[in-house]
Amino acid sequence: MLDATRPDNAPNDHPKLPSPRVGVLLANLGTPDNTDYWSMRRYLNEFLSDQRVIDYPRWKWQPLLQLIILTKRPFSSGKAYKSIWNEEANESPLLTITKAQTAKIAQRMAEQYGDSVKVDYCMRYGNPSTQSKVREMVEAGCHKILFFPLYPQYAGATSATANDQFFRALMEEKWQPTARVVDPYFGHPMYIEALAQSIERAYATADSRPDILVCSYHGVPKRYLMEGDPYHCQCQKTTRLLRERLGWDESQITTTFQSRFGPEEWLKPYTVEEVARLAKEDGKKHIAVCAPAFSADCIETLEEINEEIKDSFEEAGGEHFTYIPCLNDDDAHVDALTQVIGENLGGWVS
Ligand SMILES: C=CC1=C(C)c2cc3[nH]c(cc4nc(cc5[nH]c(cc1n2)c(C)c5CCC(=O)O)C(CCC(=O)O)=C4C)c(C)c3C=C
Ligand SMILES: [Fe+2]
Ligand SMILES: [Fe+2]
Repeated sequence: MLDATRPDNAPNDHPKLPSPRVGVLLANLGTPDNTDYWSMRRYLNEFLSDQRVIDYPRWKWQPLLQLIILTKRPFSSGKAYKSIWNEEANESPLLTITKAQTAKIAQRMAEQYGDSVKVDYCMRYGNPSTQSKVREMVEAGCHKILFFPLYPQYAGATSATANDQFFRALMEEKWQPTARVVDPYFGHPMYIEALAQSIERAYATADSRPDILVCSYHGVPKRYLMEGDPYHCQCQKTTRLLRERLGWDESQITTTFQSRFGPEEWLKPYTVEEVARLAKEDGKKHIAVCAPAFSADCIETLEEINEEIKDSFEEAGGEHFTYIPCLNDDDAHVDALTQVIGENLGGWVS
């Protein structure tokens, strides 16, 4: 609170107030603090206890989660995280990339608006928590906060639960800031353009042209779609917009869903099965895979796609697997996110 002052005519014991600013709070899913059993267990417990993610009644789900899943999964997930861990910074790639995205967006915003806008990031699960970052923003004088869940497509299990956590944090504030949340941005031309450019770049440098591009989205239980979650439709639409921008026909690109968890049916086709089918039945020798639902590379892309799904393709006779990284802190992605922020700040900044 370096620039804090007392309001005019205020008595000496009146609290000092920082000059008013606008906060832009980017939010991603979250990640464990480390790969050991207890770090993994804490993270998975918070994540998998969220009823927006797994909506079974608590009395049924919690015993299963606490007594069975959380005794085993922290070991297997910890091992998977260890294989992709950023050892130098001692943090997960998702955290490293989120920091880089935030720094670049903050720089763009500073160039445009000086220090009247404060940009920061938070996580839905783990650290830094949404509540701690809302607190910091309020202390820094942010009377208005734009909350931006970094998921291009809306899902109850991602965007909605991030928003829930943001609103919960606002409940704690004496002087509650005015709040806005950013809409899903899967249809934004600059996001589609950034995706298209990343694919064109990968195709231009590949040894041979891939036979097909697999757009692999994180899955959700099929029941969520039947109960009204628009995620499936927004994923299908993302692939269509990307195909139209690339000028391709439908045989060159396909939509799949990954990361199935538990016994229920999830959105289909499952990536791990579809890449094997493409190799075996359709004779595709070279496939490219991208992950448009992820704004940053993470365990689900670096480990699941680039190891497990790649193995499934190769075991089925596929020869060449090209993984196209997420948009991460690519300039075109940062341009798109900055544009989306600018469009949502209307009337708040000049
Ligand atoms: C169990 C149900 C899950 C649902 C539903 C789900 C939806 C969902 N998740 C993402 C994005 C990410 N998920 C990530 C990891 C992850 N996801 C689940 C489970 C569900 N996700 C688990 C158990 C895990 C942890 C990893 C593991 O133990 O296997 C991540 C990566 C986080 C990281 O630190 O790298 C992201 C990102 C979306 C977009 C989504 C639905 C639309
Ligand atoms: Fe997930
Ligand atoms: Fe749909």
